[in-house]
Amino acid sequence: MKIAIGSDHGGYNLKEAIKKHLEEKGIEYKDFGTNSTESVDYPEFGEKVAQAVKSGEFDRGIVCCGTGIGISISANKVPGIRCAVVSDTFSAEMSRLHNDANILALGERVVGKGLALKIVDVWLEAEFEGGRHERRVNKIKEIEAKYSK
Ligand SMILES: O=C[C@H](O)[C@H](O)[C@H](O)COP(=O)(O)O
Repeated sequence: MKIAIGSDHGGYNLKEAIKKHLEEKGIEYKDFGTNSTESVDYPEFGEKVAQAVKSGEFDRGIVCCGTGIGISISANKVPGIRCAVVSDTFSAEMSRLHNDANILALGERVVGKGLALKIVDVWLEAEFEGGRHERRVNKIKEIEAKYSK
């Protein structure tokens, strides 16, 4: 599995911790920045990771900002992206099982490092269940197509 990862300054330290965690697990990733805690604008990095996932070069994405909210909103503007902001392991699993989320957003100012890494593990392992959930995800895609004209 190849992961695209990115953050703003508010999520930089969590991004670095997640990178180390992925390395320890032998999971391939590419870091789309930012590269320090110097103040930047999260939409730039949300879009970069979303584009990388949409292109098909990466299987999934992980984005971090202060709350996870701004960068997830940004990523979700890219057609085909289903980015879920998650602060607990149950939601992390369900975002995959039911929503087929292809990007995970985390808030460094919201969750501690230990919980964040557990969320990453759960999210990476869970697979979309399909079935009735596929019908609903297809309806999300229809909404997207309707407003992309
Ligand atoms: O949703 C937005 C994120 O939480 C940002 O990381 C946050 O707004 C950045 O705030 P500041 O510029 O005060 O560090």
